[in-house]
Amino acid sequence: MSANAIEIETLRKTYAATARSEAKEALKGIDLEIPRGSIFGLLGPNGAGKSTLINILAGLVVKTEGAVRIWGFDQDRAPRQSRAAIGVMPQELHLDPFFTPRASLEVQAGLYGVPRARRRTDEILDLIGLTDKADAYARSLSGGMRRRLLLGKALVHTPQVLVLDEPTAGVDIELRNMLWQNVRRLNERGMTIILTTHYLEEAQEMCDEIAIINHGEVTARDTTANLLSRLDGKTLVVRPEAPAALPPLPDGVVGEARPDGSLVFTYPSSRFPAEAVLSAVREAGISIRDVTTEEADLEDVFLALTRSA
Ligand SMILES: Nc1ncnc2c1ncn2[C@@H]1O[C@H](COP(=O)(O)OP(=O)(O)OP(=O)(O)O)[C@@H](O)[C@H]1O
Repeated sequence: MSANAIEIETLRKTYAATARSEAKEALKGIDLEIPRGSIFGLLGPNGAGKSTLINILAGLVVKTEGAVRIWGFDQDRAPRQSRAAIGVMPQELHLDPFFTPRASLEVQAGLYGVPRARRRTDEILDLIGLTDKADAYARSLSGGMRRRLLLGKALVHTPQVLVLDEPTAGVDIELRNMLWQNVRRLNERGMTIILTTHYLEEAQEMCDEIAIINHGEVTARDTTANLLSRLDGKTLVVRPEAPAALPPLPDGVVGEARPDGSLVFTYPSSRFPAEAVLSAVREAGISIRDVTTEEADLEDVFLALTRSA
């Protein structure tokens, strides 16, 4: 049996042209293996193809070409088993307003053919913290509760793989922490987790491995630690008291004098402490009025990784 939860081979998706839009190649031949037991991050800018990929995994979008195996089951040859192996928490908060959380979970379990005796409705309500609200109409639930209910719905058939599409977009810290706690707990029990996120910090905190998708292609795929070490650059912006030229710099530090008079230094933080850069500035007789740092954000990650890929 394969050690991978998901195996994707030369996966392509072209959305057909419509009267209003041209055909769009959203996935351009993706190869990706996601190991069993991991928390795996799919990162990418808007329109990169993440939702298309997830929707194909979930069986909601039909692929144009390629192969997808979920928990060893080929989507084309074993559609029922591959669908049963995956649960998806969608981005949109679509819920029937007249269903209670209990009813939503029961109906979902019914859709997946889970026999009554094997349903875990109470256990799931407890896990998502909705036991108190089990019998309230969905329309009376807060945004955070709805999101938790969507997580619960993804779990009714006890899938081996759980996919979370932008689970924390627009949620408050408390809910975010609760979601992550749940996700960690599920992962500790053996569930493989795949999540998409725009937040690099979140991916860094949660994911063992990450794939970066850009323009329908995987531009990088590595452990989180390895990816971050590729992004070792720090930027320090120094504003001198009086106009100053760039000082001599240690090898590995790149300086730039900006038109606004600030001096900008980029350096690998694993090799230099900020102090080494500041000393070089001071030794050149430049007095410093103000120092700020510019952190790399996801945009920089994409740029750096697409350049190095
Ligand atoms: N149903 C569709 N019909 C036509 N084009 C589509 C359809 N769905 C997505 N696309 C296009 O395919 C490309 C990939 O979209 P996708 O939604 O997969 O990206 P994404 O990475 O999930 O972005 P986001 O984070 O904004 O959801 C985009 O150019 C998008 O406009």
